[in-house]
Amino acid sequence: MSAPAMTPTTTRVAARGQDVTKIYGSGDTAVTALDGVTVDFGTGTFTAIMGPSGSGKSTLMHCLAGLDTPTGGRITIGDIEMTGLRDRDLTTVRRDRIGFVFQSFNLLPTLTARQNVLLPLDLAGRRADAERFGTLVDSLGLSDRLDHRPSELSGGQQQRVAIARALITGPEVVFADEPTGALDSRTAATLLGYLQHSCRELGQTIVMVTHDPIAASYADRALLLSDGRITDAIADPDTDAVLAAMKRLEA
Ligand SMILES: Nc1ncnc2c1ncn2[C@@H]1O[C@H](COP(=O)(O)OP(=O)(O)OP(=O)(O)O)[C@@H](O)[C@H]1O
Repeated sequence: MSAPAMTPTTTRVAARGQDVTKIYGSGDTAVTALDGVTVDFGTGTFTAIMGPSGSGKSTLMHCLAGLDTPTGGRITIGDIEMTGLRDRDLTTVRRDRIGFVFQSFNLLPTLTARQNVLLPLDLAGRRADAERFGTLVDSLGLSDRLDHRPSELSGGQQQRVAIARALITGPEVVFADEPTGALDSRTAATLLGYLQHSCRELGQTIVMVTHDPIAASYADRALLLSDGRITDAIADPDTDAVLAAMKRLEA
């Protein structure tokens, strides 16, 4: 059932999946991880992707972000058709158009916070816009931590560095995989509030995979996956609505 997911709140679409399938393996051992997913992510929207373990959340995110290749269907990021791109071009799209935030932060341990934030621009041979950099690190409360290495930062600070790194290129879309999974609830709330702010005030598009109904309540929309299909979509989700939808799925 793909219709409920087609509710873009803006006219522009930052990321789109059309009838996306992903089958791992073949023959008797084939696993259908995605079974014809059609979904739009409007520019400036914040979507939470939820569902039971094994329902296809990570696979969907990886296919949308060009980290995995779908078996069938089409993916577009902004105006770029990802389907059929060569590896080198996919790498460029990921570097320039997509931001990533992972549960385990994935910062480079030998680089300072400043160098980690600037890494995507360095890799692209682009110079940082000083004003954008300053505004970003200020708003994330990182200005006095920029010369520290990840091991000298708290988990919340490391994740804020990772968010700055994801946003520094002005990406079309940020994909966040359980971004608060390794953080205490207070730190998580601050980070989710920041993601929500970047979406509402700065027009950033965010797609977040999460198991946590509280985290999902910061999003504009929660999509529920079950057996590789989108089976429910909740607009302006609150924690209770998400919990109820998850219970319905388990039943
Ligand atoms: N590389 C792979 N090879 C074979 N099967 C895979 C592979 N990756 C995922 N799968 C299968 O595809 C299905 C969807 O997996 P996926 O990791 O996308 O689920 P998920 O919803 O993200 O789960 P979780 O919440 O546990 O992380 C599962 O049945 C999983 O076993």
